[in-house]
Amino acid sequence: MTVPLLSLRGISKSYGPIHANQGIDLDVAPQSIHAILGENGAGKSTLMKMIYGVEPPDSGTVVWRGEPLAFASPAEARRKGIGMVFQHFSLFETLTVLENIQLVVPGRKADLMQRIGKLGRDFGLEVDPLAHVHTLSVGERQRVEIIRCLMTSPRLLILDEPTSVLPPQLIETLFDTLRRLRDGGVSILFISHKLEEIRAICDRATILRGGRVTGHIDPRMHDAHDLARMMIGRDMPEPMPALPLSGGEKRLEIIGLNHRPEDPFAVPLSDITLTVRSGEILGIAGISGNGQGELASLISGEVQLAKEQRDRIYMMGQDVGRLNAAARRQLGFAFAPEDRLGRGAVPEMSLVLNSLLTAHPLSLLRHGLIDQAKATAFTDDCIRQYDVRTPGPDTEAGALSGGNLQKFIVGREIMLSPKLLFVAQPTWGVDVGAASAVRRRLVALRNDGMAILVISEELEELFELCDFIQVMHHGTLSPPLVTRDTRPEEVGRYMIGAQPLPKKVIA
Ligand SMILES: Nc1ncnc2c1ncn2[C@@H]1O[C@H](COP(=O)(O)OP(=O)(O)OP(=O)(O)O)[C@@H](O)[C@H]1O
Repeated sequence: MTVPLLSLRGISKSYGPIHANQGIDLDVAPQSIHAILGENGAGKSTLMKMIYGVEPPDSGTVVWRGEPLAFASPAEARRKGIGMVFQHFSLFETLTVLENIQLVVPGRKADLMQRIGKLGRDFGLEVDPLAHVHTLSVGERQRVEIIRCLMTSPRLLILDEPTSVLPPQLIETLFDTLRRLRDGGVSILFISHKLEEIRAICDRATILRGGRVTGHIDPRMHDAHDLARMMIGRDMPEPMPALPLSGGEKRLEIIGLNHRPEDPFAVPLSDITLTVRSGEILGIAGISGNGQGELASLISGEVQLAKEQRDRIYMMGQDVGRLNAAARRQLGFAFAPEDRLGRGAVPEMSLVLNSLLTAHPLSLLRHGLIDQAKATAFTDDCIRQYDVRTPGPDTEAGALSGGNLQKFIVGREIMLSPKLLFVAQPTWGVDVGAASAVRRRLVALRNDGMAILVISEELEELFELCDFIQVMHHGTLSPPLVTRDTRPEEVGRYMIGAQPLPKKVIA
């Protein structure tokens, strides 16, 4: 092999008793797109954070372009030519693209504008530098993040799950950009749980399991099943077959809902109509930022309808538009929000206390005090059933890897045995093995008569799970599409608004 751009030897990092990375050896070749694969908690983010200087390793050495390198800080990493685009965007919504870039890249306005334009043309990343970020789509925001990174002229670009926020059409565009970057001399470290994507774009892959490297491979030489087996150490289970629909009772009904949120940057909702029956899974597809968050808050009860808006949202046959979240839960509603660290869990609290947040009605309290034994038993059960990798129920939620916390929150809500379950992004950041286990569980619950509403940006997931799909675009919902009679491209067209939607007027 040619001299590697980056060479790691014996990198280790522990958090207390957890060995997040152990003796990692990794060579990144010049002009390569190199995947880092592994289950949730395998240590991928920890390794990337060390390369980018966010966290120091406990031991090990690194050689960067032939010279020893100390992992100092992200600013130092950027100076040396290492850039990173995090999974969650870090742009200020009220500033323009140019102003966001100026925060990281010094230079005169005119020069920066010119460079933004040139990078846009060279790499297919066109974006208006004077546009305010809140007016941009998710795909455009990601372009801004990548441009900002490229303005520091990196030789190595780290992308943490870059495709999780993009619709299928834009993933192809991103891949074209990455190939152009590689051909122009940049190497890319690419974290993803989507194995087909890794096969399509990466020329090398390193597999991590339990904090150790278990293999360096060429992903193009293996099929997705092979990759999954190497990652999780066993075969993937088959999807759970859905029993024929029985057309049960209505558990959630939304009728002609219009809503203009107070937040000026939020998306107004227009004429939203949907029904979820017992024994059915309805999926809401769409690129995030098209009103899904606003709809989720209205369904969960975090936002209540205005006084005059009655007869719009029904749960279990009751008008709940003006009931708060707790009152809706009492009717048999459970909700796993997308924002797992903000609203799904309190990071500084133990998993036991996080269980109590929503599971306290399952007699986990006695005379107003926590029944420690029962709360711990519930949490243990959730950890076991949902394969949450953690030292135990007293661990702080914030110390779990992203995917493991997600499994915990979804598991906790399912264990409430609700009549109506609403899950936003059920397997976001969850590895393929665990994601298939969560989906099997959801279909089994549907077969047992639960009504389930799922919001997901992953079309494949919706096609595996749902009986019906409705697509959200600019605050409106498409009519329900019967999943088995629908092709992904049709949904994709609704997602980007290419298919004319019926004309709808905001009241
Ligand atoms: N700040 C922290 N404190 C304690 N433990 C941590 C911390 N950060 C990570 N860990 C632990 O280190 C291990 C590796 O976590 P890491 O986030 O690197 O995994 P990952 O492969 O990126 O997972 P995912 O795919 O879920 O994002 C996990 O067991 C995690 O709980």
